[in-house]
Amino acid sequence: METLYRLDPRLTATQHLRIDGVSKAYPTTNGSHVVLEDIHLEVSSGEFVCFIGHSGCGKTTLLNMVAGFTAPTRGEITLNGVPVRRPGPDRMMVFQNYALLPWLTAYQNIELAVKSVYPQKTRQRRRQIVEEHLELVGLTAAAHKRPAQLSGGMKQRVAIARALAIRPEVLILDEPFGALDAITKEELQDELLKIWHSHRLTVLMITHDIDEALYLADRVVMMTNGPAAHIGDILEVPFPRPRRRSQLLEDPQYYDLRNQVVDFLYTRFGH
Ligand SMILES: Nc1ncnc2c1ncn2[C@@H]1O[C@H](COP(=O)(O)OP(=O)(O)OP(=O)(O)O)[C@@H](O)[C@H]1O
Repeated sequence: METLYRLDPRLTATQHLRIDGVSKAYPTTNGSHVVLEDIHLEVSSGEFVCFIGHSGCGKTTLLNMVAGFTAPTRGEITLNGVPVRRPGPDRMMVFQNYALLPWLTAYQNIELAVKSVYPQKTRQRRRQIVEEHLELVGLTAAAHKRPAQLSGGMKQRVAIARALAIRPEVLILDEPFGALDAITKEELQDELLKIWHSHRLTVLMITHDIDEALYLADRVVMMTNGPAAHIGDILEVPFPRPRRRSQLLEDPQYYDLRNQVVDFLYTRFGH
């Protein structure tokens, strides 16, 4: 009997992050509004997963539950076997609207996060961490500027540096490049890939951009329309890394994968 319950080590290696039968309903005046129903997903350590689906299907709700901002109505989310019950420094989130404190400089925004998560670190060590991360996103020269003095791309770099300075295991990105122009978006995608590779992070990212998902992700999770949305399909993105945009665009398989996502979004689950 005992062997039945022994954990298979290969299985646990892939069960870094588990979303296990998760549903979410919000109470409304007309009763309960079921946003997500019975979501199952296992994410390996160091995997890059993109989530795509029509507006309002519940992508943010799902990743908010992974971040611990809100709890599932049913089911459970675990990180390394530990149930997620609240936000924690092992899971940091970056939002589309940057969420920087406008009265603090880039440096101070990052420092505040480091200070609140690691109050025991010395001032000198904290300064080192902040400077390291500003450098990582190429913002050393803008360290003492406030958000109003920064471009959208620079603000998003600060937000990414702030999240990374906490050294999370899982980086959660909610449409982080949605508000940026095409060139800045491509630059930040490449920076994100470099950071992901060097920090060996697990990344969960919401995007509405199919090409972005195919360039960045190991898997693209496609969500059905709400209410009661679920995972409709998962696309494996087989391209070797490091990826080159020009190479992908010459690959006929790229268009095949792209068509599969387009077909899912606009034919199978079109509005
Ligand atoms: N706190 C809340 N209370 C009630 N309903 C909510 C709450 N948060 C989200 N919802 C509803 O849940 C549904 C899913 O919202 P969510 O923001 O997760 O979707 P989304 O897929 O991320 O959308 P988008 O792509 O537009 O950002 C929507 O119908 C939304 O109105």
